[in-house]
Amino acid sequence: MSLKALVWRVPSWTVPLIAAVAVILMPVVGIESNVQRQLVLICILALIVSGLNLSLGYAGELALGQAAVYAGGAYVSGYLGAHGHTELLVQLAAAVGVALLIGVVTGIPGLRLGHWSLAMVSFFLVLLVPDLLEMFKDETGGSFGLSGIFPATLFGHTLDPREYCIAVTVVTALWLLVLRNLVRSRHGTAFRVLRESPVLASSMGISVFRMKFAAYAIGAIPAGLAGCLFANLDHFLAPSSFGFKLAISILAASILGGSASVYGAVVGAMLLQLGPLESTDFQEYALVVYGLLLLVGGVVLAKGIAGLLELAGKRVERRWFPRPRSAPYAGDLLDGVDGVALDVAGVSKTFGGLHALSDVSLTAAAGSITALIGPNGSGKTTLLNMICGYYRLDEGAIRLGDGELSRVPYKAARAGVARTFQTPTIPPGISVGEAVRSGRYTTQHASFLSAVLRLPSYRRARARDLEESRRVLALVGLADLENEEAVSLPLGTRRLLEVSRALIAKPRLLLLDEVASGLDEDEVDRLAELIRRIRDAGGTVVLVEHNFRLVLSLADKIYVLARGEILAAGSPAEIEAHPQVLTEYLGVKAPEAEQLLQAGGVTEGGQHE
Ligand SMILES: Nc1ncnc2c1ncn2[C@@H]1O[C@H](COP(=O)(O)OP(=O)(O)OP(=O)(O)O)[C@@H](O)[C@H]1O
Repeated sequence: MSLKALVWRVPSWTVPLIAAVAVILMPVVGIESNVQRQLVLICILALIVSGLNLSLGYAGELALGQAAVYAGGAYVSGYLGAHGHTELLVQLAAAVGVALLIGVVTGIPGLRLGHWSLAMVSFFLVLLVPDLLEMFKDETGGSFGLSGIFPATLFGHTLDPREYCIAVTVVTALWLLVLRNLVRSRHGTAFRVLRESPVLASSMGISVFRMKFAAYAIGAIPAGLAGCLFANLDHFLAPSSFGFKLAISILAASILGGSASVYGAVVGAMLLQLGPLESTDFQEYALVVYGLLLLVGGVVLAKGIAGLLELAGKRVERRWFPRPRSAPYAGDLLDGVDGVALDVAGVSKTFGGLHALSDVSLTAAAGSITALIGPNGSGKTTLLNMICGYYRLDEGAIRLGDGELSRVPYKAARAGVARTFQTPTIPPGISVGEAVRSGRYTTQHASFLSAVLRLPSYRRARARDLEESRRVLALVGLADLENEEAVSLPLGTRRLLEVSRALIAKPRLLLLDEVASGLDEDEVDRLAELIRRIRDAGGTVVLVEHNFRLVLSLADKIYVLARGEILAAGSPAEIEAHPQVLTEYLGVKAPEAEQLLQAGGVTEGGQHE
């Protein structure tokens, strides 16, 4: 076997495992006590930053409350330690409990209110820490700090500083393993989808609130662990350790290290802990420097240092170790394309005083292509959004098959509605295969725990994801691009990728929103062929399109919208010969329309000859 093939047989966790063992061995073989202390502090900071990375870097929610959760974990452990409950495992469990409690209590209102609320709620939480500690000064020591914390024990054995350092590195390594398994699973891709676009996430059946809440609550866990480990380091806790400066330094470490990366948390923590900022000369300027680091990091190092390392790694991979391609898919490419009828009955929608849709009715039969055309602003996208559940109905009803479609977007998606977007929406940092597989996220359940522990239920879902992505990529003709970075593909390929992401969910209704715009002639032909195959296999396709020639060649039935009303409906031949369509939609003056109809000429894009 060649070296290149051998490289891909080595499990991807080998390198981090070797690094973790090396770090854990450092205190085992013996290092100076000040180096031990630095190592513990790096681990503690890396833990806190890793939590922020999950909520900010992966799920896209700025939550600044890690410092407060850290304080919660520290004071609970410190209180236990000062009252003789020194068992480290018990303290860690208590700290995780408190972290989750704080995560839940602040996460629910913060996320429910939306927009910047979580950032604000979590920020105020940090400002509240000194007051809360003062309020409970009998337990926390208030502004004097909490002293008298007994050294931690493990199964009754009191840990000396060297053993404690080993314990801290083991806890950190285990947590980073948990996080790695989570973000490298289908849940990690779903978090990235959410970060890229909540609208996209809900169109794939993902509950935006639940997913963001999960990221925030899980992200609180390592901050709680870090608090516990910190409380047992100096056996003393002072409120000044948990203030605004810490919150900013966590953010700076996350941005600099790379927020969309597990290892970025370690890199960021090392930079901040070992850099000159921790020296006493720099302490008074630390806040200013952290602020500058945030600005510079945000602008120059968009993906942080871990992002740069990843880029270099990918270059080496592409140049020297190209990933072997999967075997061609041998099964039925159109498996599961079973559409059901869509029935839109008397739907109206106003935005303020604007009638975007007035009493619109249409049906789309299974095994047919139904096109929706109309001038800009006529209400096409609004109608698609109504079907997907993004807007409430002012009047009317929308049914899919036998049931009324939910007005909650992720529920409508789970009922079988899949769509593409006018501008392809694809998260950065994932491959074509991962982007396509994200479309199956809610069609097969595998819990967070099963992903973290790589349980059989997770492995089954993963195997099925891989199989299905090979199927749809072969169907749309992108099988060779499975391992390419999705976001950097040309527009035409990204559009096909969106179609495959919609198809992998085995939709009962496929909505294609201006899927041909920006494509060259060859790409349009390939796309048309694909849409026909989906229709012929029994799919229900609704096509919103400006390319009139494509619509005429593809559609079984065409609806023309103008100013929010159905202007005409019929077969392509009927629509092509409809004088009002020519005048309203194609902008032809009435006398010319008569001549044009007699000459029989309409060209692509709705221009008349
Ligand atoms: N969320 C919204 N709030 C207010 N007005 C809206 C909203 N969405 C759409 N509209 C308005 O409703 C009308 C229909 O818009 P819509 O985007 O559905 O048209 P369209 O036919 O899809 O146009 P295009 O072909 O340019 O995409 C427009 O006047 C638009 O400004």
